[in-house]
Amino acid sequence: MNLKEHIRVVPDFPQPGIRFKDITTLLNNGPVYKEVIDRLANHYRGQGIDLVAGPEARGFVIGAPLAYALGVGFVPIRKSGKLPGETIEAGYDLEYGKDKLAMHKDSIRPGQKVLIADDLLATGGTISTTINLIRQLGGDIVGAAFLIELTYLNGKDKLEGIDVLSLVQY
Ligand SMILES: O=P(O)(O)OC[C@H]1O[C@H](OP(=O)(O)OP(=O)(O)O)[C@H](O)[C@@H]1O
Ligand SMILES: Nc1ncnc2[nH]cnc12
Repeated sequence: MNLKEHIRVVPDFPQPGIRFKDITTLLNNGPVYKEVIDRLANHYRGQGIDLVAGPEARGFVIGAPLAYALGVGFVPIRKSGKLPGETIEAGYDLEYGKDKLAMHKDSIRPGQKVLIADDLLATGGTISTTINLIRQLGGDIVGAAFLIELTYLNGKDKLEGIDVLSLVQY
């Protein structure tokens, strides 16, 4: 199955010069969405993963079904101001803007093996912030899994020492 055929590329969104990789067209197709989650789950099954963590919002769309497929818990990493409990927070830059992410302090226990999941790796800002937060809580990061990697933005360089898997590259 060629996953790229199911991803819509939208020029100049959300700002001029950005070629936006729209995964809603892929999510709309049940067998293709299932194939994405199955491929990721097959890669990580048997690695002793305790939790999958994914950043809001598109990280939930990949991370939560992946956690379900692996039979482990899911940790939502949310944009600042959304979580009701005690949080740790960190700011970061994106391909098109700035944001701040937060996690509940009690969402990961020290030593737990955590897999990070998101739809797309671009500059790596979101995931390096996610790594930073998980490490502050003592989580042991097993790897980072993406549907898409924009290799021309060299996000992997920011994720030194982390095992990165992506199913589709641009
Ligand atoms: O590697 P980076 O340069 O950090 O970019 C990748 C991130 O950008 C997008 O999320 P966005 O912040 O647009 O939020 P959304 O998931 O709520 O659409 C995407 O889902 C990744 O999380
Ligand atoms: N080009 C892009 N397409 C979709 N999501 C993104 N997040 C950061 N850059 C992106």
